[in-house]
Amino acid sequence: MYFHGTSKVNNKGHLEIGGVDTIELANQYGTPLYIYDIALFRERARDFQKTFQNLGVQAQVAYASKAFSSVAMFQLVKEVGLSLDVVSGGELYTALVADFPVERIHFHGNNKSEEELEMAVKNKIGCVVVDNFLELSMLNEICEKHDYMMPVLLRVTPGINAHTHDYILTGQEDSKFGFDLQSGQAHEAMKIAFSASNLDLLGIHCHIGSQIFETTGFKLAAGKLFETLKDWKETEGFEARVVNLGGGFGIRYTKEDTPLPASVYVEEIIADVKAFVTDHALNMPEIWIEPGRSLVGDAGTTIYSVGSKKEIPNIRHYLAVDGGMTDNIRPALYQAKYEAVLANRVNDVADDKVSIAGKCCESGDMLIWDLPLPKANHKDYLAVFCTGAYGYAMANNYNRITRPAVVFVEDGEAQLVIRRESFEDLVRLDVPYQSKSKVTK
Ligand SMILES: Cc1ncc(COP(=O)(O)O)c(C=O)c1O
Ligand SMILES: N[C@@H](CCCC[NH3+])C(=O)O
Repeated sequence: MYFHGTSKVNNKGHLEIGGVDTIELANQYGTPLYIYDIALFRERARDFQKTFQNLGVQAQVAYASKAFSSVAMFQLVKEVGLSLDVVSGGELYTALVADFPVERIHFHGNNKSEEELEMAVKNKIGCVVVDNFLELSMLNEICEKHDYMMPVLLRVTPGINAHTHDYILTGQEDSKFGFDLQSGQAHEAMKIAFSASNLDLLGIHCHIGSQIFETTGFKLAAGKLFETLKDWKETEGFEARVVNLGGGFGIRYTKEDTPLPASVYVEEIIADVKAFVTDHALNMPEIWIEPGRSLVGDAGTTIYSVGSKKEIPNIRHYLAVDGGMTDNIRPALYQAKYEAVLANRVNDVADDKVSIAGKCCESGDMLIWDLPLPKANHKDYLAVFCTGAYGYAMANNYNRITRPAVVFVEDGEAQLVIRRESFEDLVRLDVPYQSKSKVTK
């Protein structure tokens, strides 16, 4: 059994996180319930920040808020001194509500709307990561209108195939994101941005994918970016002040996953960068990265109540929980794997093998296949580990199932940071139908 961060078994045999009994939390806040181990998040953030400091490299570590965002989360991100990567007006709005320092907000997205760009400009955010030609011209126009000079990075696709699931690959040539390096698109974009009246071109960005366990892909990508910058310096006289290498550092969901410590990812990439910069007499730019999963992924645990069972002799034992693809769509979307324990009987012997089903009307709504677990019954609690990234963030209301609550735990105390959605919340945006039918009953 592998415990992340402050998770452990207490003397009642219950799973405890951050010094708080998860069964007490389940009783107080209901299930499903997401619990975040804040000490672990702080440690993960510090690991990245410290590594850059130790290497003497000017850097910004931006939390990729798509992994999990809420007002409280953004307040925490601000407190620990990270920057923030947002990808929509909604994430930007949440950051503003959380009073996040605007100069540390970076705005991503492959199809930002005029309204979103206007919002970024009006709020004078730190950087827009420009993804395409339409955005280049729209953003410059909006900046002209507001008499504002916007710092920008250009997102490029370096043509790297990282070793991960196809759906979370983003740096390959055939991608919807960014300017293609190979065909000269990126060079063209650079010339436009460099000469634009109201864009301050800081440099270049790439993100090669997610849940990556080795440094080869990152190093190859960094190499391509710096080759490009060398070329841009020689041909256009442009020298980058910032290079953003994206996120994508892997985490341990199950024993099959073998992530590297944050320090190793960063040290190995920076060693290459420093060598390149020295060899080609470039100025060392500020390095930005934007991890999401590796900051919050293993800090999150979901607690479910066990419900019905279906035992098919010689075939499979199904155990259903009170959530599923509505609070964790990753198994259905990416065949993602998780580990889990019975939160109220952690020490019991795992003498059964069960497949954990969700409660949606959908055969694909399965959370875990063939999980060794003690014989479980209605009213036991299941804890699924490592649900902190892309869990709540991708939660949905399929079957009109309400989204769970979120609590932060630290030093023996729990804090509700997102309330459980109610049935009233579900119908709040609905507008009653005005019948046009002439037939009355
Ligand atoms: C541009 C960009 N940056 C950062 C991230 C964060 O990735 P991860 O959560 O894998 O660190 C993503 C998502 O994959 C992304 O698309
Ligand atoms: N949502 C994905 C990763 C998102 C990638 C964003 N570019 C996951 O759960 O793994």
